[in-house]
Amino acid sequence: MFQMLCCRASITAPARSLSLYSRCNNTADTWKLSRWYSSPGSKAYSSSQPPGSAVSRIWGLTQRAIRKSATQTSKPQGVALKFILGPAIITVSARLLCHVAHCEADINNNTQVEVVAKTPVPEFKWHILWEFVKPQLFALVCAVVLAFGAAILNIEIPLMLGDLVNVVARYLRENTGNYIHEIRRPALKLLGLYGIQGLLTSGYIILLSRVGERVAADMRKTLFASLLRQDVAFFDANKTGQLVNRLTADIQEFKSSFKLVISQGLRSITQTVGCFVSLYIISPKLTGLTVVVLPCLVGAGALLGSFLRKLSRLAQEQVAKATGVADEALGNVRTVKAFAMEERELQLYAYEVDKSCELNENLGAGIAVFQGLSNIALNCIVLGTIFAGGTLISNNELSPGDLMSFLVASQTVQRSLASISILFGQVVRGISSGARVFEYLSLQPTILLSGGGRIPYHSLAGRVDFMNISFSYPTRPGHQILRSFNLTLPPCKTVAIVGESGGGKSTVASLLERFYDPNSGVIMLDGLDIRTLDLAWLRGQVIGFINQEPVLFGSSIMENIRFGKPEATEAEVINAAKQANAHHFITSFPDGYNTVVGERGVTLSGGQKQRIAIARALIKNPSILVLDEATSALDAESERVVQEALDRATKGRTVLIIAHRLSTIQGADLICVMSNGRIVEAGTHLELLNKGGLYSDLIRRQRTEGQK
Ligand SMILES: Nc1ncnc2c1ncn2[C@@H]1O[C@H](COP(=O)(O)OP(=O)(O)OP(=O)(O)O)[C@@H](O)[C@H]1O
Repeated sequence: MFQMLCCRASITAPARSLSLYSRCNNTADTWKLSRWYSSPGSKAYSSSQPPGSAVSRIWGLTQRAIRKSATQTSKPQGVALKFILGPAIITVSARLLCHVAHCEADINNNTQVEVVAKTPVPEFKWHILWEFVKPQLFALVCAVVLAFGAAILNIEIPLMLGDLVNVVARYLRENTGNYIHEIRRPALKLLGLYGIQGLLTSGYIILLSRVGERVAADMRKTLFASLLRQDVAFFDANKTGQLVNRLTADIQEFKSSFKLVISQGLRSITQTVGCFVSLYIISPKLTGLTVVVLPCLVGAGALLGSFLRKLSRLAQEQVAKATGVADEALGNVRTVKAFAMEERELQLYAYEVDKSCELNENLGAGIAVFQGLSNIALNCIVLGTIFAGGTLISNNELSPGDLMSFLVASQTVQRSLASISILFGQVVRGISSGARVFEYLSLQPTILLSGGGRIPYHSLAGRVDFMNISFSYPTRPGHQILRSFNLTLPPCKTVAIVGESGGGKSTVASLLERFYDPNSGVIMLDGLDIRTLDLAWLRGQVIGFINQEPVLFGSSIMENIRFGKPEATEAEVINAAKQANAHHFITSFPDGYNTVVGERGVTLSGGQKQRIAIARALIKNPSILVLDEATSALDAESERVVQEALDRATKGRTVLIIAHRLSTIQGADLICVMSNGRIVEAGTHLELLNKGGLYSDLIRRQRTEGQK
């Protein structure tokens, strides 16, 4: 799959030499590739190009044009074909192919066309939506009934208005009876209807917003839980920003569409149908006229509206791009300042902001034209209706009240039709946002955090055996990191792994934590395959992990240490901090353990962060401690204090040290040297030095580097 993704079929038609090349060998492969990707789950892979399909004809034409242009370069028509027609045909045909086969075409100025298969579009799963809607079903049905009622009244109101106008007209014509008495009944009826409609509208809006918010909140919680459940490999393959976007923007978009479809969709359809019936009852002739004019205007409005929506989306994307630049610069402000790149970042931001400003100005102009034109069109309709209606009144075919009813009802139809066209775009956007959210909701991790795994009843000795492990990362399946890797960590002993950078040392620690499972081989804890053990127990209570760059949360020191054991008492936290050499500096802060450490612990020094991380690992009293280059990022003084804490922390535990600086692991019970994904040397510091192999090479190299 990964190889397929990298596969690109290209047609190159640069101005000077028109040539065809394809890394996928031929156009049929391009077709196959695109079909393969356009089908969800890649199941519907078609093995041959459909005979006589539009795509095959387009490509046939393209290839003929290319062949001709290559052979007829000396003739004028050949030159035209080569420089003008050829590239034009290629551009158009590539666009057509991409449209048919759901691909993306990237066509640059040299008419170089890259046809890249789109990643599969996630499917909208109605049964998942049903699960979220089910608990809100009663409120939803009530909202639908109220919305339907309000829409029905909207049909009735124009007719009542007509009645009222007829009463007034009759009074003016006949000038008999009491005006107030005549008008009171229809006016009160109309007022009553307005009141009921107002109540119904408020009722369904309140209910719908409640349903929408609860569905969205449930979705957010379920999606977040689903994301947290995923394997580490999932996060290797997906960008955090994208995932956060699904939690925020996609759910927001889905919620808006959901509410809009139910409120406006229902109302607009009911009103359009109902008002058309009323229009027909009032005057079939005038209705005939409306049926001809109205759809044309609404169609033109919808076209212009869709253009404006596209422009608005582009403008929004541009704003997001500008925000992204600012976000990155502010998030990495120390690096920006360290490299004195403020001016460059400012230019980058200004460039994106100017583009967004230009797009928004165009959008503003477009909206102004749209509103101006629609005002003119709507007023022309009113004028036309009054003109045609007046003629009918003069022929006694229509009363003034009927004309009034007709005007109001036709305005309602216009508004409803316009909102249906807007709604259509919103439905498409809502469905694709929902599909993106649901895609991750139904994703099952391969490594389950809890359930089914057992917790050994005996106390752990802490022996770990890596047996014949082979492993490659899921994102790079072709690149094997560990090959028949064997290692034993005896109980309560310290084992260090050393080796070249990128050799796979940290990978060993990741496998022990079960961030990934090996492709083959077994990891045993006290003789039990760790895949059979409860993962939450293994990570939460058995293994303590301290790495090179500890990440703290933006809360207080107390809460950060408690992250290792949420139920820990204050005394336990202080005890862990003392063991980690952290108590002294924590109490020197005015707020002590309640000091808030800032985003990712930015208000603390590297050594202080590391000691809090050690306290966080120690508070759970783990049987096994993994130190992944825990002191390599510290200066000499911080390293001394942290090392002291670590020496204390490692007593009575099985310890795996992933080491970069060899000076820190000379006291280890066993030192293993890794090369090519396996252990090639093992022994104590002195044994390995005397052996004069890879370890002594590494020591020599580090000493030479240290002297430079
Ligand atoms: N999440 C990942 N996805 C894909 N490849 C990875 C991932 N993490 C590490 N690698 C690759 O695996 C190899 C081993 O990485 P690892 O971090 O285990 O090496 P290391 O020996 O600990 O290196 P260092 O001493 O520099 O920290 C490297 O080639 C690295 O690029």
